[in-house]
Parts: sequence; C-alpha cells; structure tokens
Amino acid sequence: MALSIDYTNMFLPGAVTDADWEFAAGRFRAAHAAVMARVARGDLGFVDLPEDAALLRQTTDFVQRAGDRWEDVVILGIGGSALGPIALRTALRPHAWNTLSREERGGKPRLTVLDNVDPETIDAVMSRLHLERALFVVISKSGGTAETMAQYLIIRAALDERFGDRAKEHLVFVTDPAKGSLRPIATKEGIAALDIPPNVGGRFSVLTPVGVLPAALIGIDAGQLLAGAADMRRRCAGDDLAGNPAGTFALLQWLADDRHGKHNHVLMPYADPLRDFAAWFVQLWAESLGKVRKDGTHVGPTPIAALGTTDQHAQVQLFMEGPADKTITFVEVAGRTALGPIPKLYADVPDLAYLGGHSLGELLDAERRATAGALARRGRPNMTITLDAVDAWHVGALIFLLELATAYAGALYDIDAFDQPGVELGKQFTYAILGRPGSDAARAEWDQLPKPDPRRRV
Ligand SMILES: O=P(O)(O)OC[C@H]1O[C@](O)(CO)[C@@H](O)[C@@H]1O
Repeated sequence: MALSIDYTNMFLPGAVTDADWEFAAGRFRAAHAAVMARVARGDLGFVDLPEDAALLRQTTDFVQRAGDRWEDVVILGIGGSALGPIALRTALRPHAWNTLSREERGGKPRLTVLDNVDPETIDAVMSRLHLERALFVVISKSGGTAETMAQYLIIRAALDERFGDRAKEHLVFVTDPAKGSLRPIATKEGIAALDIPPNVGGRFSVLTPVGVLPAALIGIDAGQLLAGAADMRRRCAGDDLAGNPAGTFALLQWLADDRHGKHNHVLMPYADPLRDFAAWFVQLWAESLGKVRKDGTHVGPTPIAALGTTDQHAQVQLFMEGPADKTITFVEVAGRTALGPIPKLYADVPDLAYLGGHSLGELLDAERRATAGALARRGRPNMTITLDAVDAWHVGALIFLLELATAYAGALYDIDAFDQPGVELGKQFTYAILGRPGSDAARAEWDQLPKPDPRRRV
C-alpha cells in the first residue's frame, strides 16, 4: 500500500526554482508549527479523526442495528455534507452502483445524494423510492442550512403522511452535538443522531459520520478509510519537507501561485472512480483558501476539476496554450489491468493497429505520461500523485493528504482556512427574499441594490 508524489515537473523555468524551495523550507516549518499549535489547542479536529475510535463506533453501531432493512439510503445535504459521500461512493462503489440489482450489491442499499434543491430532481427521486425501505440521512454541521432544511421538510412531510409516529424510524441526523436546529429536534422526537465534532468544519468532515456513515451503509470498510488517513497523518508528523507529502503539496502549490502567478490549480485524476473526488477537492481548496487577508488583500488559488483522459479532449488545449497561470496535479492509479490486452484487429489500418496488444491501463498511463511531458515541455508545471489502488485505505490517505495540505496552505497564505465568511451575504439576502424573521438589515441592503434595468436585457 503506497501513495507517493512525483513533483519533478514543478521545477521548470518560469515555475518553482531550487532557490524558492530552499527559501521555503523555513517558511514551511513555520506553517507546520502554526498548524500544530492549532491542533494542540483543539481547533482542528479533522487531524484527530483517524484515531477517533469512539466516533467510528457511532457509525458501526448504527449500521449493525440497521442490518439489511434498507433498499435505499438517501442523503440530504449540501457542500461538505454531500461532496464527501458522493466522492466516496463514486470511488469505492463505482460502475453505476445504483443500477445494480440487490444481489449484485451484496444486499447493500442504493445510495442517492440530494445535493441541491432542484424540484425536478427531488420529485424524480421521491417517485422512484419505496418509502417503506428507505432511510434518509440528514447531514448538516450547522443544523440549519436552508437547502438541507427544505429537503428535510419535504421528506418529513412525506414520511409523516405515510408512517405517522413511525416516521422517525426512517431518519438519522448527522450534525453538531450542541449547535443548530437538528440536534434539538432529534432529542425531542427520539430521532437517531450521530456527531460531527464541534471542531470539525463541514468541508473537513468526510472522515466523520458525514462520509463514514453513508460509506459503511453501502459496505465500504470505514476502518480502512481511517487507517489510510492515520498512515498519512504519521507521514506528515514532521516539519521536514522531504518526508511530508501534505507539506510538499501545499508548499509547491503556494510557491507556484504566490511567486509565479500560477493562480489556478487543476486536479486531474486518470481514473473514473476519482471523478467526484476532484469535485470534493474543489470545495476544500476554494472555500478554505479564497479569503481576504488582514491587510485587505485578496488571495486564493482557483481549483479546477478535470478527468484524464476525457479532459485531454476538452480542457488540455487551455492548459497547454492558454495563460501560463496553472498547475496540474495528476492522480494516477498503478496497475490497471482489467480487460487484458486490446484485441489485435485491422493490422492494415495504422490508426487501429498500434493499439492491439497494449492494455487500456497502459493506454491510460501512456496518455497521462504524455500529457505531463507535453505540459512540462511547454513550461506548464505539474505533479503526479500515485496510488497503488483505488481502495478505502488509499482514498483515506489521499483525503487526509489534501485536508492537511489545505491547513498548511492556509498558514502559507496567511489566512484562516477554516471559516467561510464570504458565503454569508448571499445567505442573508436569501433569508431577506424569503422573509425570514430577523433579516431586516439584509432586506434593507438588498433593497438598495440596482434593480434589473429593462434596457439592459436582450
Ligand atoms: O453542513 P452544513 O452546515 O449544512 O453546511 C453545508 C455547507 O455550507 C457551507 O457552510 C457554506 O457553503 C459549507 O462550508 C458547508 O459545507
């Protein structure tokens, strides 16, 4: 079991230099110390999750009690309360899990994540479900996010109508133990509730019951997820960059952005199961690092999700010849051997003949190496994270690597990576528009905005 990062191609003319790297080793030591000081103060609970056996037990006990009762598990959540479960499902139960028969799923339920409030999507999901055999997992760290609460109200009314007093058997909440509206509802009504520790923010919560409960319900080995994360935590314990993968990732991305104008950071797995992992990373990197510094300057790299080889035929033209403002991080999975060699047909057609005898895994790998090399040749910095396999252990390790890298990057950018004040104004305006009590100030601010000008509509 191994995860490694090859960052040779980050050191290119116009990108990171040896002098940067030497200077930055000291800067990284300071960032590591700052992060560890916050860990010691108990601020950064995500770092302790790999070893939190009591929290894991909340999930395993619940799953054991559930037995094989559920045909469908439906997650209600958004942002960090949805992207993690989606990423885990796609990574570890790929190949259209929800379309398989119950036997093919080994008796485990389907997993649907409602991560939006599009009425047609929710209507379509509701009309497909057999409510008797459906469990709804309501996930919200704050216990009050408008989208998730609206989803809950719709589901709750449907459950009440069908099951009356037994509605609560179809519900479990995953939320902060002390804050928000969900926890008191759970306590009052006797609804099962699992914890998101108070010191773990939404986008860092995938290794709490937020991600671990849905994963375990569909048979993913939650212990292995945490074991992979624990291994990465051990590797990142020291402030020597040579042994610290999260530090290396964070420092290189920061140097490339801060010193060399590489303001866009692409994550491009060459493995379909990691497609949604890139979307999870986008929230983590964007919401954590897009901030205003104390001195009023605005910072934050823009994360971009891509997929190899698919995006070689979509975004790579931009990465190669567009503005030289990007880094590209490939994720490669070693030894993709399924299907065996490509059949040798059409020996007389050059466009087809050369492919015969190679495997699809070889083609995928050749295309990644070729793209990395082509980008390097054009001075476009890139690195490659290699996983031995897409399994629970490696996914747990990769999650922890990127979460800790985000914490380091926050210290390097000199911002707080753990808040998200920029999303507040939009929320307040939504409350004002919908008439939530207490939103008068937001209403007044909203009313001052220019109204749509009919002359400016085509
Ligand atoms: O889990 P909650 O509290 O419902 O929040 C959902 C998402 O909303 C945000 O607070 C703001 O977008 C995210 O940080 C979070 O992941």
